[in-house]
Amino acid sequence: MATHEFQTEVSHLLNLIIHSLYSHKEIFLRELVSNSSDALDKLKYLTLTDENLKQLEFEPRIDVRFRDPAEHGNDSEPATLTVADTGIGMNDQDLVENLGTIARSGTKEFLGKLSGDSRKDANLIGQFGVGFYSAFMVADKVEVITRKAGEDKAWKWVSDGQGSFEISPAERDTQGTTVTLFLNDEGKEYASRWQIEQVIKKYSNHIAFPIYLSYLKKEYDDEGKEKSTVPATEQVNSAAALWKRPKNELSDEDYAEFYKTIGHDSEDPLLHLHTKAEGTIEFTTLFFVPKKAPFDMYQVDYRPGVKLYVKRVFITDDEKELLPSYLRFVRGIIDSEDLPLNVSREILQQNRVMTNIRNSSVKKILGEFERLAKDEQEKYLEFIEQYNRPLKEGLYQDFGNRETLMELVRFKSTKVEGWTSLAEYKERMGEDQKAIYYITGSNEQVLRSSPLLEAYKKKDIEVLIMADDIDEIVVPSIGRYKDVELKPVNRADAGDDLKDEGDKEKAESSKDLVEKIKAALGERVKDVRVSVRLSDSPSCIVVDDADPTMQMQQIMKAMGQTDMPEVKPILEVNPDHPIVAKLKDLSDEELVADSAILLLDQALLVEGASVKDPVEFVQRLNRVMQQALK
Ligand SMILES: Nc1ncnc2c1ncn2[C@@H]1O[C@H](COP(=O)(O)OP(=O)(O)OP(=O)(O)O)[C@@H](O)[C@H]1O
Repeated sequence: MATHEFQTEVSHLLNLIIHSLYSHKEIFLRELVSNSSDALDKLKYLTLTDENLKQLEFEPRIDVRFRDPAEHGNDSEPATLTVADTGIGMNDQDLVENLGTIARSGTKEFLGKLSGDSRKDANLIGQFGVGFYSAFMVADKVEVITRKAGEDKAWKWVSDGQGSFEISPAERDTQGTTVTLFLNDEGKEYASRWQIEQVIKKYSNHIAFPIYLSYLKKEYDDEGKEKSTVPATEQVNSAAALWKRPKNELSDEDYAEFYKTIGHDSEDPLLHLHTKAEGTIEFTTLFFVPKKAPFDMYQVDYRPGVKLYVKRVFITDDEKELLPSYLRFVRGIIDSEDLPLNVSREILQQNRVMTNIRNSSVKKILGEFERLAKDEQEKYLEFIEQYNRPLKEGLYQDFGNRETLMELVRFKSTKVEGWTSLAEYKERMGEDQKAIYYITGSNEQVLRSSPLLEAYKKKDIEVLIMADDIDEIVVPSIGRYKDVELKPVNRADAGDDLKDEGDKEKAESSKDLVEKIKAALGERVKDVRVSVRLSDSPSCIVVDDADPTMQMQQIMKAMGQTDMPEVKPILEVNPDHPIVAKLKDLSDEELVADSAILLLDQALLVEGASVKDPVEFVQRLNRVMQQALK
């Protein structure tokens, strides 16, 4: 017998499960049954594809048994509940890896996010998926006896969930796994036929393999008195792959419960989409969108959410290419009638059938989002709050569906509360307006008060506020929406659209002033210009049309690109502003220089950039203040 310690994360998780999920404790049975179903799926696949296992006698089934001490008139023994399957099984090494650690990436970060507030944590942890370890909510001790398909030895794993587990050799006639829970006070109610039946019907009715429940059937005599008990076994689920059943036979609850077993989520999904394609290529898809974005959505090694089946045989749930990566939040099933069973990853990626399924699935999913946006606006906003960003990734990745995606993404705006679409913006555009204007940056509030927006506000032109870091990359790549150009307001040439007659004169009469400021700033700027976009602020900075914006530079730096040449800004000044106007006739060269540099520094600061040398900045500010306070 060997004793092993649980990985620290497991101990942490066990603690949390026990303390925050107790109000949903019945889910332990769903988790165990779904593990058995996965194990049967895996073995079924191998018996069709692996030469060594083709001969195996395999009757896929899940058996649930219980022992209620009261029924046996012996209260001293604990109540137990057993879930056994004829699936793939585990050897000793598998046991250590699967039931002693959490292999999922991002587990540490995930655990770090937990707040200690058990209600909030229950939600989070539901999303993470509690799996096997949930058994410890209802059991003081869990025993697993298992034998791996194709191997002779069987193994026993035992733990009380308190930090360690033991593994020793055991006996088991056939391959598969038997999990026995020694129920605690919280769990003893589950040693009951009715309880088990109810929980299985609720959560696992659709499991594609038969689930049998064994119990002691009471027999009665002619007078209705209990005569004796006989052991009985009954199938308790319908055992039909849910996605193969006609839509009109399924209720929202059926879909929701199914989603919870495959989606690693404790909440109902935001929407489901069940379709069947018949024709040259036949396949069924059942997709779900979780209410909350999956916690690992922004991790490189996120867990894909779509399972591939071929003729109801499970093939893989680890294939990231089933849907494009921007739809990685979608959960569900693809079941194809036309793919070969022994389809490998390489084949999948180049397979014409798979490409066809993928393309048509994406169209269906996006079509459903369009429908939601039109018919169920409130729900669509809920969706946008979670998934606007991945949709924007789609704009960049999925050229073929760009038009649709452009209708789906939403932006904040200077004109409306909440979110707006590009179509709505276009609708609101004035007749003379030449482009769809937008401002990018990292903070919505900072952007809303940017001096760059002053002239647009004055002229009543709407500007889209884009504070997602991805906007900086995605939006310029789109270029236009229908026939209208998308223009960033922080580009030098965006100001041209705002020019009117008076501006030419203004530029002419401010020539000397501009030269004066330019001389004072020297190498700090690329150019100094008279601004047409300012009304209340004295200055702002813009970038040359060919240069990366300041946000872009920050993104590139964050991505490790440190050898970028320095990009100098263009300073725009507002000659109507009293400070700038005063500079015109000022002859104190030092004060002109200080003021010019302060105009640049403040423009950088409001853009969210930092001044290069804070000490110098403060000294300069103090010199100017001294002059003002004289
Ligand atoms: N009945 C079983 N037969 C074979 N392997 C099993 C069985 N139960 C659990 N396992 C193995 O143990 C692993 C861990 O199970 P656990 O339920 O904790 O996580 P999971 O099923 O991978 O994911 P989740 O926690 O999201 O359900 C499984 O991935 C599987 O490899």
